[in-house]
Amino acid sequence: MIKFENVDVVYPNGFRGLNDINLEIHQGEFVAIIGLSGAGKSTLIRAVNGLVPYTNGTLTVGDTVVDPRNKSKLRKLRSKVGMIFQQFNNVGRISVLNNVLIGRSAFTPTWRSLIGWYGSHDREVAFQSLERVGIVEKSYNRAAALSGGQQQRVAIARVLAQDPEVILADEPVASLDPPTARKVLGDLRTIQRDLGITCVVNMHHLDLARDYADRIIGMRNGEVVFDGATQDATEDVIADVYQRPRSADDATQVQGGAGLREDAENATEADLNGPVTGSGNDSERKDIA
Ligand SMILES: Nc1ncnc2c1ncn2[C@@H]1O[C@H](COP(=O)(O)OP(=O)(O)OP(=O)(O)O)[C@@H](O)[C@H]1O
Repeated sequence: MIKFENVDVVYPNGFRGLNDINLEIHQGEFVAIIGLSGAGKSTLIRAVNGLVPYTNGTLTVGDTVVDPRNKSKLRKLRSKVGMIFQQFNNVGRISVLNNVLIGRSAFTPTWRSLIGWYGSHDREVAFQSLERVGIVEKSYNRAAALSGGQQQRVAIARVLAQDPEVILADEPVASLDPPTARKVLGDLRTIQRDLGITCVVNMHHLDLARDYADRIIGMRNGEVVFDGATQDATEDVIADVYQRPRSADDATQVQGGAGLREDAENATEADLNGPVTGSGNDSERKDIA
């Protein structure tokens, strides 16, 4: 589905962000990318939708070769490859519904999307997307008035409204408190399972990667140094990826009540414990014990 063949990224200043990446990510997988800051996680994810142009090798998504120089091909690719960012990228002053409708732009003539004129089918898709992430009742609220977790769900709904084959998420929960982070990852996991959408997610926190991903790709200095099933990402493997033993900072910690947002307060026990994964091992969830 997503195939990297000998892919390099050399930035304009000569820095090698990716070095000879060879990877195949299959349709419907939930893959976590882990590694120290600067390891190349964002570069890898952004290369997939052409946000960062690769400079050597071949990168394909389905039948499409990613070609960052071909703008119309890139636009077409991005309509199938949704992207979620750490800072949500919502338009704060407009409604939640209108933010999600932006995801329908690829299906709407430009002049109509510019004036926000979407048809009833588009609105229906937008409502369904909001329902899937549990915030349909917020449809007419201003996006800026929502909590961080809710704003990230708006971003997920917008991507869903695109009817994507792939969701790329660049540190999607890094700005959220741990219980909310788990709720948002739980939503992504459910979407991946129910709709068969491939999810590739950068994560700083190992425990989240272990609890939510099918597969972990470990990066160091622009290279893939581990690629395997989540249950095979042992402590030794992790120590090798990070070049040091695992520390408390690598796990998410549940903070005191004062820091919790509305989402976290409403989280059910199941949300806080995350989904049961193939690697499901309660001892791995010590961060929330
Ligand atoms: N535009 C750029 N020009 C030059 N170097 C860059 C550019 N963008 C990123 N880099 C470098 O490429 C390396 C990989 O960066 P990248 O953002 O992919 O790492 P990361 O693993 O996602 O880190 P973090 O977890 O801190 O976001 C870093 O050393 C970074 O400084």
